[in-house]
Amino acid sequence: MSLDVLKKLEGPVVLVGAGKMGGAMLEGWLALGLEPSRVVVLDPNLPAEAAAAFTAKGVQANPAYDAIPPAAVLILAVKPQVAPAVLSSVRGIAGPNTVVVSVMAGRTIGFIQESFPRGIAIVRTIPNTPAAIGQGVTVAVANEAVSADARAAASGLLGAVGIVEWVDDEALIDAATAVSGSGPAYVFLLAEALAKAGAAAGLPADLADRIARGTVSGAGALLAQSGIAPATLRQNVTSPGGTTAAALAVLMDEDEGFGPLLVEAVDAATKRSRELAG
Ligand SMILES: NC(=O)c1ccc[n+]([C@@H]2O[C@H](COP(=O)([O-])OP(=O)(O)OC[C@H]3O[C@@H](n4cnc5c(N)ncnc54)[C@H](O)[C@@H]3O)[C@@H](O)[C@H]2O)c1
Ligand code: PRO
Repeated sequence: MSLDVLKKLEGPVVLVGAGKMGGAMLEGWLALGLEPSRVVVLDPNLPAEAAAAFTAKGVQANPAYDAIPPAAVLILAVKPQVAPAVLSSVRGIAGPNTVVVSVMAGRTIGFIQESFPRGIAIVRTIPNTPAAIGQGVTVAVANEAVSADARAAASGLLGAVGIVEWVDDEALIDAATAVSGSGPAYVFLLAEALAKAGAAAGLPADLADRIARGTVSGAGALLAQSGIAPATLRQNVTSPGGTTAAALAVLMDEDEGFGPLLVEAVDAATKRSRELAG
């Protein structure tokens, strides 16, 4: 994915909140060749070493708000809980042609719109942390003010750190948050739980950790690289009457297995996303 489309837009790319998610995306953009001098990072909690590292690269870290020209793209990557205060403090960085890109869970286009002039272009997205290694998944929705160029600029930025799926219905973002936004945590939990189960079955704990981690990452890489459906990959591991079949009889139990448990988990996360709308 190229960031060339940003050349059509005037002004800096301003990242508000350089924590785990914003920082991961910024890493991807700089790696893809986004001109550092075009980037402004605003984060009052930026550690001094991080601020110095940005400055050394040519990125502007925490300049005075009134010294920042109207942004080409204004990325909102703060926690949804602090959004009301933060949005009111950064509203002046948006000009009539700014594209506002939010990665905040829960916060709706309607909520974001309240802090900015009417008619501003807003893209609400939900990315995930594998963006840090260019393997993120982002689901995005645009308001009616987003032009083709603005959408391409947002696609370029989001696509720099993984795949982007656009949806037309904003209501889908809550469930997408529960699946791909939070999803990496479920996979990491699987690695943790598998290691614990291995230790409970008698393996030394450090060996159980290493083989569980390798198994989860290897299976993920096979899924990504083979293009084969997950069900087929699962069947390829499962010999009739063998060990996997014995384990899957537990995990695929219709009432208490992984399936109904994940439905419950995704439902809880979807509801929480709706609550975070404020
Ligand atoms: N972490 C994830 O997996 C993930 C995935 C999808 C979406 N998100 C969303 O990304 C957003 C950030 O989450 P995170 O996990 O990166 O959290 P985080 O706490 O790591 O990052 C938030 C950053 O915002 C900064 N901040 C606080 N007040 C600020 C202000 N006034 N101005 C500028 N920056 C300020 C904090 O210092 C911090 O660095 C959240 O809205 C979350 O819903 C996170
Ligand atoms: N992390 C954020 C949360 O837990 C949003 C998705 C992943 O709320």
